[in-house]
Amino acid sequence: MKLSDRLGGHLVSGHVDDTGTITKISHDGNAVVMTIKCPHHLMKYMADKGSVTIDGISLTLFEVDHEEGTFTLNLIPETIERTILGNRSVQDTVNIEADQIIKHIEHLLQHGDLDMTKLSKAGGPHV
Ligand SMILES: Cc1nc2c(=O)[nH]c(=O)nc-2n(C[C@H](O)[C@H](O)[C@H](O)CO)c1C
Repeated sequence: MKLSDRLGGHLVSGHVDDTGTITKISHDGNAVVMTIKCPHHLMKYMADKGSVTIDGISLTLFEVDHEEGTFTLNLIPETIERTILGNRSVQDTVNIEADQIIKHIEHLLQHGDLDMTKLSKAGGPHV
């Protein structure tokens, strides 16, 4: 793959941050809707329609419930057929890798020279 190629997902490092537990599996047409209980320390990285890696598979966070500490995934037939997620059951443990970009931004905010107040004044995101 070349850097100029179109990405069909997000950047995955393969480093597992922690594990979660599947709490619910239901069906919506030909999609499988899977809810995962996520460790508290990783929930801050979970954003609605953002990215997450489960068992090494690049996925979109369909819904995030910060009060419950869960997120929901919508699995398409290709993912169900071609990956291990198609064989998973309720109570199974899955590997979670949070989105690298959010973790890098957090690191820069804590240890780097990224100042959200300056960014906001320059017309960037409002804080
Ligand atoms: C970003 C993304 N999101 C989803 C998703 O929310 N649900 C899903 O089922 N599949 C997604 N995919 C595609 C999977 O990564 C892909 O189907 C598997 O890696 C198998 O090729 C991708 C790439």
